Amino acid sequence: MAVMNRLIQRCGSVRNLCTKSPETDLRKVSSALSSALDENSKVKGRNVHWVFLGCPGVGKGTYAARLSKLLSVPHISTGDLVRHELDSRGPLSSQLAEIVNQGKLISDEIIIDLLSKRLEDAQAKGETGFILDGFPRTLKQAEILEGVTDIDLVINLKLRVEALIAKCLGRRICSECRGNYNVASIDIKGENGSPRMYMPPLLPPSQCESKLITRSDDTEEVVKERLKIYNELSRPVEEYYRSRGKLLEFDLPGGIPESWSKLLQALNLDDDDDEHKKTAAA
Ligand SMILES: Nc1ncnc2c1ncn2[C@@H]1O[C@H](COP(=O)(O)OP(=O)(O)O)[C@@H](O)[C@H]1O
Repeated sequence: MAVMNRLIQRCGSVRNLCTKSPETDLRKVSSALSSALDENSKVKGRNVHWVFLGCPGVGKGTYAARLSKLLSVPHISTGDLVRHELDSRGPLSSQLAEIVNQGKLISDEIIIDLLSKRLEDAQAKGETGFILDGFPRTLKQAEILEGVTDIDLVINLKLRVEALIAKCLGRRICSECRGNYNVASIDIKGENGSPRMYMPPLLPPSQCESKLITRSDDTEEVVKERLKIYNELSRPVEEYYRSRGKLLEFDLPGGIPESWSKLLQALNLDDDDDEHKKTAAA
């Protein structure tokens, strides 16, 4: 209960920063987040509590999913939670669709509500630990998360902006299996000391080729808006964790095989997953 009370006090201070949201009272969703995390945090020798930060299209989901498999902890992507809500055609979906398609952020209250429900599911499945992908994305979210659990490590993935835009525009999803692919072949020559950046396409298997769709927020105009919003609202989250000594900055050196092995080195991890070894050798 101590965590809960601490959280409610914190909400008092955090609430001063926030306008009361018509959708849901921040206090309510924050206490839901607290109880959803409570059990998770108590487990002795618990699994990792990691966060992935990074601009749109940098590859948070790709590397978070691989680490989730390697470490056997749930990969929780708030972007996926939002898209699941959109697909459910629920009461929120039209309001959320409008926000997402403009490249703007969903309100903290709604995101925390979606996240709490997903964490409760994880608890019910006996999962412990988590790798958060795309949360926190504002200072308020970071403060609330800090108030309800310990974050062990924040991995901040970085990539040159021209590569980010090309990756978002090249991103494709199989409408059947939901697999993520990328048709862009990115080859940016080195300049001012930065090395050449080559990222080959990540092409789908033949059975997916005719089913590829593009995310509605992956148009050039919306991608640029998402990058602008990231710089305004999420850069401070990087500093929040940097000042707490929890931020691991990771510049992606190239495509998945090269970046995956370098990321494992940076995390002092081994990957004995043959599937990954095959792609790493590719
Ligand atoms: N933590 C969050 N806070 C607010 N909105 C979010 C959050 N996470 C995801 N979203 C919404 O979902 C959209 C897609 O998120 P995501 O798939 O993580 O995209 P990106 O590639 O921009 O990181 C975001 O543009 C935003 O509208």
